[in-house]
Amino acid sequence: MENNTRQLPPHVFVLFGATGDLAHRKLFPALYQLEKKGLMPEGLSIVGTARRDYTTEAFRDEVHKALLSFVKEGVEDDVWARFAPRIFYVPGNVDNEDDFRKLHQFVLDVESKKDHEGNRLFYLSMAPRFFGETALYLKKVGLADTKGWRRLIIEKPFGHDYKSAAELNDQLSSAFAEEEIYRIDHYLGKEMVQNIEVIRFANSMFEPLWDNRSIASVQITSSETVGVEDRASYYETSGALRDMVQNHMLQMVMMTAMEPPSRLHTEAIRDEKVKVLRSLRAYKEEEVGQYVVRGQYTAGEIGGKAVPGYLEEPGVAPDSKTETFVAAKLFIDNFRWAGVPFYIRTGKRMPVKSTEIVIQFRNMPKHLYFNQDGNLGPNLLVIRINPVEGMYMQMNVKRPGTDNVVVPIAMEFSQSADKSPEAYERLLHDAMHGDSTFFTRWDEVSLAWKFVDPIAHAFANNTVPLHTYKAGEWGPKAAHDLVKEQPGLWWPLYGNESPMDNLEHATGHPVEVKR
Ligand SMILES: NC(=O)C1=CN([C@@H]2O[C@H](COP(=O)(O)OP(=O)(O)OC[C@H]3O[C@@H](n4cnc5c(N)ncnc54)[C@H](OP(=O)(O)O)[C@@H]3O)[C@@H](O)[C@H]2O)C=CC1
Ligand SMILES: O=C1O[C@H](COP(=O)(O)O)[C@@H](O)[C@H](O)[C@H]1O
Repeated sequence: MENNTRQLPPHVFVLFGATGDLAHRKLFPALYQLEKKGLMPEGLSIVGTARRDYTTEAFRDEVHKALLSFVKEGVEDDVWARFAPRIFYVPGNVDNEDDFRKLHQFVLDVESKKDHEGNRLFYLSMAPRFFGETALYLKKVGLADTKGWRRLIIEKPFGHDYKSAAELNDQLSSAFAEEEIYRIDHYLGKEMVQNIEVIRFANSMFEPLWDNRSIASVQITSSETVGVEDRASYYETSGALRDMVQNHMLQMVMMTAMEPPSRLHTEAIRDEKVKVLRSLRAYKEEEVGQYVVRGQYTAGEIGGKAVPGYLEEPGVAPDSKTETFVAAKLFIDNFRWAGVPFYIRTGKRMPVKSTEIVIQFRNMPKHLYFNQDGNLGPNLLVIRINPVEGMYMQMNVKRPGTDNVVVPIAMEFSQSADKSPEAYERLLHDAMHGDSTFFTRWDEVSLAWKFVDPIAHAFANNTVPLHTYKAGEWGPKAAHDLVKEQPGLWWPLYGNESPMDNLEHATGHPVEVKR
């Protein structure tokens, strides 16, 4: 893994889909931040391409406008003055071989002006149907024949199922070696997702407890308040299962459950993650209904504002069966995790935007102390990924006074998310340095699809009921039934709030805990 302050290596960064939404909202702002941090060397040039007929000058103006809209803290003139001359644009259609030849010549011209050490990084920020064909053209016209290194960054989604993912992978592999392919999962660029490993493997207090002897269950939730927005054409073919579960949710399961790697080396880490997927209990299509719940939002209210149901969203078929919510109970059948349920849950139009991992420890073998409910709340370790970056431990202490009542408290750590680099900045930085630790390897992607495919078939064949939930609720009732036996509830998520302000869930009653 690389040092974040080291200068980036010289190279030409070729961005396909340079006029698109992702490029404007995420990629150019991320590149700007790398410039601002002084990490870009003299020989680093950015060549954007798409069909729109811009000149380089007009494209630089577009990028400047995008930065003004999407760089939160504003654009500094001196940084822009350094950044702008690196940016070039050449129009082209990825269906057209001649346009690839023009692009090749353009890149050679850019390379002739400064020493880029013959390195090229290609980023495919386009509709996925173009990924395979673009990689093949890169090889065919010689763009991928470099004097230095070459790398290919691929956006999501990587296939629609195992079969299409394998076909795509075959196409990519005929032009690039596996170690040259960087498959993006932006959750792996999130500060606290990367921190899971550090929390686990740099603290001697957690690792001895990190197994089925001490942990009763794990809950991983990624909830969003937004609906489908203007992405219905994509989302209607994807749904929450392919959009969130196959990639981000399973990545968080892997990070939470993996064994310690033998060393902090990319392949050693990825090997351990893959082993988790190999141990993940696969469900046959006919079993899916016992372990997986799907839902679709209906009209409701979020933050006091009325919002339409999924079926009323623009571009959604009036009889659409696309799921906007998935909850599932997973088992990792290895020595460490046998018998521990891993619950995952993700949905749109839920009450708060939040991603959290809740590790629930086993109860004491015998209760000597009780809360006012006559119970004792469990210990929790909660890793907060978004919007707050941090973690807290929920423990029991004596309520001050003479009544010997025990109350839950939260020992809390949080850091300002504003200071953390955005996921795309970190991932671009890593790819430029050739560090693929936080990108997904083909065996991870393929196993994730093999796990998801029977669930997708069960959804497509309506073997699993499609429940509804009102926008602003925590998914359908069936999702609550999934956890009914153990632990009995989905632990609340706090969004931007502090758990210290709201601990009543631990006892079922409000408790008086003040900071
Ligand atoms: N937007 C987002 O927030 C996210 C996007 N992604 C992924 O990123 C990728 C890009 O998404 P997004 O930016 O939203 O998509 P857009 O539709 O906004 O952009 C697509 C880009 O591809 C270009 N393009 C389209 N057809 C061709 C063609 N035949 N030849 C050359 N260029 C072409 C378009 O430019 P032009 O019309 O000028 O040709 C445009 O620059 C997708 O894989 C998506 O799944 C992933 C996560 C989030
Ligand atoms: O990949 C995706 O992720 C976002 C949620 O990402 P986050 O970083 O905001 O948690 C989701 O909205 C989108 O549908 C999906 O494609």
